[in-house]
Amino acid sequence: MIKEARIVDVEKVAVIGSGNWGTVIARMLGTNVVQQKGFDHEIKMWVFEEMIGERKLTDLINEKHENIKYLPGIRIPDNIIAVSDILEAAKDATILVIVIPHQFVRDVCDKLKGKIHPKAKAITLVKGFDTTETGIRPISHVIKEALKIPVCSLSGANLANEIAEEKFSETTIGYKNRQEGELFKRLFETKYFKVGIVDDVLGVELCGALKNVVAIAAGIIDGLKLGDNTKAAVIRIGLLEMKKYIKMFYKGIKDETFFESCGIADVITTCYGGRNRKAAEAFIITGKSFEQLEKELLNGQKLQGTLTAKEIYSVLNRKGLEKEFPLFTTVYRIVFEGLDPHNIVEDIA
Ligand SMILES: NC(=O)c1ccc[n+]([C@@H]2O[C@H](COP(=O)([O-])OP(=O)(O)OC[C@H]3O[C@@H](n4cnc5c(N)ncnc54)[C@H](O)[C@@H]3O)[C@@H](O)[C@H]2O)c1
Ligand SMILES: O=P(O)(O)OC[C@H](O)CO
Repeated sequence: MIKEARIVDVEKVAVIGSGNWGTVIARMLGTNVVQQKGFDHEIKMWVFEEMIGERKLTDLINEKHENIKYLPGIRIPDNIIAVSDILEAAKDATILVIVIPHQFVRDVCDKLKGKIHPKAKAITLVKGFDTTETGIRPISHVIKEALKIPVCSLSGANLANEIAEEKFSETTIGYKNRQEGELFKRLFETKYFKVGIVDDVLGVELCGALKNVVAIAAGIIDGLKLGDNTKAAVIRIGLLEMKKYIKMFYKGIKDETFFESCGIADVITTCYGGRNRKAAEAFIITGKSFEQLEKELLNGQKLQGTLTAKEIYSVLNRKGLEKEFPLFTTVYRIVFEGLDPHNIVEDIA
């Protein structure tokens, strides 16, 4: 059991991930560590290496101070150093900011196992679950078990591109140890990114995972041109199913968490402006597969909602709970079993 906060005099941050959100986060933290006391000024950002034409993405980021693939047109501070070797990125870091698509977390943790700073602590910004042969696990549990360190969570109504343009938003940090929650608030908060902290690591992260299924439902509604009232119904019912699922399977979840940015606010923003919504709308309009649409619409960015819908459905199906979660079940059936999308209204009404 990890109890004491692992605060050190000077915290060194590593950002593990450099996609759309990962790059925006690195940009914000790069500015904050210079302005706040108690942080080393250099941040390493781990990049899953890829070639852009003849050049490595890592070299391009360090040369141009811009991630031209995942966040084009936005300057990243000079103190963000892109690194393709994950052990080099994490070496000496006392704070690991984990911000990668959920399907890659276990592999990344396996690589870091036994190779991190003894005082390291982590915060997960990942929205999704880990899948094993026996079921699904929260990402914070995967990190904690693999690395034996305390893990906080951050999730909220946070469309990365809007935050890159410094438009105001709120977010929520879930902590177990308040000192760590306060440390992370200091690290992440800016004038345009307001952080609320709650004593509920799992509630915060699981809202972020499940809202992606509701976003797929919202995209289906948009694709069918059913209008805003129907979408509002999907948002309301989706939030209730999120709450019911989380409270049914996890202990100690606080009701108030669902009214923080990570709850209601994220469901709303994701159902209007997110990638999952956009892909689901295109799925209805074009009839193309989600794999195809991910490639065509997202330029390397990853959808999280379809995988999560499948993972959640496998739990509901195993436990005979489909009827208690009509929205989650219908989303799965439309996406994976070819159910007529119009059933979405019939099934939740
Ligand atoms: N983009 C947003 O607006 C946003 C906002 C909040 C939370 N999130 C969440 O943050 C997490 C990360 O999303 P993102 O937007 O930064 O990423 P992204 O979807 O923009 O990019 C995908 C990333 O995955 C990397 N990748 C590809 N194959 C990989 C592999 N085998 N191993 C490791 N990495 C690999 C790519 O290099 C790229 O950096 C997700 O869980 C997402 O739901 C995203
Ligand atoms: O673009 P999406 O659908 O992955 O959603 C992005 C964020 O999670 C919204 O808060």
